[in-house]
Order: sequence, then structure tokens, then C-alpha cells
Amino acid sequence: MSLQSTVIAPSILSANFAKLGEEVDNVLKAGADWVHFDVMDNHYVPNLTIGPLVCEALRKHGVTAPIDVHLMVDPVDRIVPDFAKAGASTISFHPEASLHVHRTIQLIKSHGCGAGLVLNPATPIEVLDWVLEDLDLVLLMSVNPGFGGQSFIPSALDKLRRVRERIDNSGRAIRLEIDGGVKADNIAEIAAAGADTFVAGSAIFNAPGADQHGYDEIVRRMKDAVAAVRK
Ligand SMILES: O=C(CO)[C@@H](O)[C@H](O)COP(=O)(O)O
Repeated sequence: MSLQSTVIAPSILSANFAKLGEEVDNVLKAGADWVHFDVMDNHYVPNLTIGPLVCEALRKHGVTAPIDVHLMVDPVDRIVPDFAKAGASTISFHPEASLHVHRTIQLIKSHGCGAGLVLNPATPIEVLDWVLEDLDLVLLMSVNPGFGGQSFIPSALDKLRRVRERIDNSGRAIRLEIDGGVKADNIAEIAAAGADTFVAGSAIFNAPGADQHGYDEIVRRMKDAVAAVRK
């Protein structure tokens, strides 16, 4: 496997929004690598969350880590420039939310951001045909998008293996990201299946004891589990 460096990307969907800046500072201090930023529009998914203003506010607050924007928004193109301006590092979207997937990828890249394509649990991997080489990231959903705190769908492991093979065959440095139900006790098998970038929301922000002792222990457990597989 030609894996990229390990990235732990806490999903701020499970953070305390009343003190978001502090929450983000604390997970990054604990060793998290990216900030995963879930954007939901109450149309493509049945939930409503945050937009470019919040992304910009995190940058103004002083967050310098990559902000990994996951757009669960339909249509997607018109919001891309706003997120790029607000400080997004990567922007990922669902093919179902774009009439012209190749064009949306080019739009994201033309604004200086990394481009990612997100596959829902039932989206066939053939959607990667003809565009894989243009992508910086493939994000596999291991839950149906819309909410944090759901259970990992086991068929995502086989899908990870298949997409890993395609990425390796492409010879390109494309990240393989997994999102949904990722915990300290299943992250090792997820890593073994080929993921290098791990989104975790409830497992980090709702970790037992995290309110008193911070996020260091849960982030370290996740990193150690992945490192043990990659040795
Ligand atoms: O995009 C989504 C849900 O649509 C995810 O990023 C979740 O927020 C992950 O939450 P957990 O399953 O880790 O609690």
C-alpha cells in the first residue's frame, strides 16, 4: 500500500458549538492533524449545520491547521468559492450533488483548495472512473451522512480495500479518508483496510473523561492503534 501520512481529523459536528474556538484549539493541542468541517443543508441531508462564516471565524481565531470541508450540500458549485475564501484547505463533495463532477473538481482546484469526492455507503466506486487522477482525496462514508454518533457500516472495509487498490494503481498521492463510526477500538482494522485519513466526531468530543482531562488520551490511542498497523 502506498499510504499517505496518518491524519486524525476530529469532526467538529460533535464539538460544543458554544465554545468552538476553544474546542478546536484543544483537539489540535492534543495532536489532531486536521479540523473536519461538516456542512449540511437540510436538503441533501436532513440536518443543518455551519457555513463559510464559521470557517472564517476559526481562521480569525488563529486556527492554522488544515480545515477539511465536507459539503453535504446540493447544489454544490455556488458555495465552493465562499469556502475557499473563508480558509478551507480541502473541499469534498458528493457526486449526487453535482451535475458535472469533473467541472466541480476543477472549480475547487481553481480556487486553490484540494479536491475530494465523497462516496456514500451505497455509492458505487465506479464513480471514481475518469476523475480519480484529478482528486487529492477520496472520502468514503461509513455511515449515511447527516448525523454524528452512528455505527460504522462493516461493508465500508471491503470498499476501502477496493479504493485503496485503485489509488495505489494510479501512482498518485491521493488520500483515502474514512468518516463515520470511527472509534479507538475499530480504527486499527480500518487502517489495515487502507485508510490513511480518519474522521472521528463523537469518539473524540464525547470521549469519557475528555471534559476534565482533555482530548490527549483519545487522540493518542487512535494514533497508536494506526501506528501499530502501519509498522
Ligand atoms: O459527515 C459526518 C456525518 O454526516 C461525520 O463527519 C460525522 O460527524 C462523524 O461522526 P461520528 O460518526 O464520528 O460520531
